[in-house]
Amino acid sequence: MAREQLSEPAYSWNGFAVRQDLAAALAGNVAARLTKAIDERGVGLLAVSGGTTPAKFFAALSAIPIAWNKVTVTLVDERFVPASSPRSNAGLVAANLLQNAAAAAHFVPMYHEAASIETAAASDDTALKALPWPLDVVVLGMGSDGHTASFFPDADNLPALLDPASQRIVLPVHAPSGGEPRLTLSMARIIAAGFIALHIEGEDKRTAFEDAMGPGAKKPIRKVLEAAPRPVEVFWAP
Ligand SMILES: O=C(O)[C@H](O)[C@@H](O)[C@H](O)[C@H](O)COP(=O)(O)O
Repeated sequence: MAREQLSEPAYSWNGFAVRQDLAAALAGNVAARLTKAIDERGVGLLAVSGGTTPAKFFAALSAIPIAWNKVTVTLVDERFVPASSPRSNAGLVAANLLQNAAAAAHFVPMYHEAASIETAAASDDTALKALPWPLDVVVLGMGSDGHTASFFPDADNLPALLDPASQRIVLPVHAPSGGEPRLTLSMARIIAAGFIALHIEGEDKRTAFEDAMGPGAKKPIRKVLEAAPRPVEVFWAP
């Protein structure tokens, strides 16, 4: 039966007793995938999420000595704030990932001053076309409401964000639950990644993930896992 008919979310669960062990393992996986990409196509393209979860993972990855000068790092999504804001994912990445060996990576941000979030998304869409797609690695987070990237359940354009056939790279998001307006990669770009990791921590996130995999209304994280052409690697620690 064709996968879309199955619409079963395919994932592998990687559970760890402590968060530092998760950080080291996820960093090792990502570094290996980027090195494989560099060996195969001369470059590596990585997109990472922001929020409060990734800092330990970023620190572990930053210290791994791969050919970072051949790696481009961008964001899965961004709040519509300057890098100087404490809410900025670009600021989080600069302070935690683009350090040590990884300081040699090329970073492509999403936020820039613009008349509107729509204008910013359109110019990002044009600018990011120049990146060496597809993503080799994408690291997603998840909120307890089942959002991932900026695919918030109350986003006003959620169908467009989750359109697997979208030609857009970056889309604007207005979602009351998301706080500031957001810029996000489209699901189409995310699921085309060679390696898709979902990094979640805490019992509440595990419960939220298990609920999202169960019956009932499909939350964004489930729609991403169902649309992905390969199993998503879930990394979890209490
Ligand atoms: O900009 C963001 O907030 C992220 O990209 C978002 O998708 C994040 O991964 C989840 O909201 C989980 O956030 P926490 O790690 O803070 O729980």
